[in-house]
Amino acid sequence: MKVAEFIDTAVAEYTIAHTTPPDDLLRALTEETHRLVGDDDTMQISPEQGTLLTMLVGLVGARRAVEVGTFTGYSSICIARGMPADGRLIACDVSEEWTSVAQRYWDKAGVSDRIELRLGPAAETLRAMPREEWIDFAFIDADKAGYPVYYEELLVRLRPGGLIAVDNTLQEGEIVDPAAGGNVPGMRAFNDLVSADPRVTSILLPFADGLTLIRKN
Ligand SMILES: C[S@@+](CC[C@H](N)C(=O)[O-])C[C@H]1O[C@@H](n2cnc3c(N)ncnc32)[C@H](O)[C@@H]1O
Repeated sequence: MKVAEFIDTAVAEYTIAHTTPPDDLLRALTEETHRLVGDDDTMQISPEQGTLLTMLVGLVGARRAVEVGTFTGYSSICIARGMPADGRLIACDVSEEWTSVAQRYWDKAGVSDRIELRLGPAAETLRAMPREEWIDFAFIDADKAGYPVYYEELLVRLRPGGLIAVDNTLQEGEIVDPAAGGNVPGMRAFNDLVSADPRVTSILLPFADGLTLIRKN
């Protein structure tokens, strides 16, 4: 069980034990991902995040969604499952190897017809999309340096009332450590940008590794 270390472990485990768990298919994907990448499997979202994504997509009534950072497919399956049969998810990633696993699991989950994979740097993929307000739901979970660009390119295409969910916004709690390096200063600037943006209403949830929900006004 993966729990964020900055949240009291017993409390985190309790919340997970009282959240709808993943099904056998998602469990099998987690196991295969671990066999493939070892400890890098922490790139995969946690099961409780998956449950939340499916719920959010349904609550927004999303039929058009975009994901930035697909990896082996866990979050894309959770997003696709929240949409109706005619829903469409565009999944962006740079890795042919990892997304080939995703594609196999999309087939097993019966959601292949709802998901279109676009391989290539996500900034270019997003910029090539129609610059109209057509997206209902988006999930950002890729290279952290790209977050400000992904946010801006998605927000201009998001319909009012649409939702962007952004992962890893607490950086394992290091976000409040002024001495922290790596991705932390950039993530802090991103969080400042979002929370001061008058175009949106946002909330940074102390959940998993920090999940920010951003609704377009
Ligand atoms: C944290 S993982 C995504 C995990 C995924 N959401 C899941 O639930 O398993 C980040 C992914 O972003 C991809 N990535 C990194 N840089 C990228 C870029 N510039 N454009 C698109 N994808 C990128 C990586 O190949 C990797 O698969």
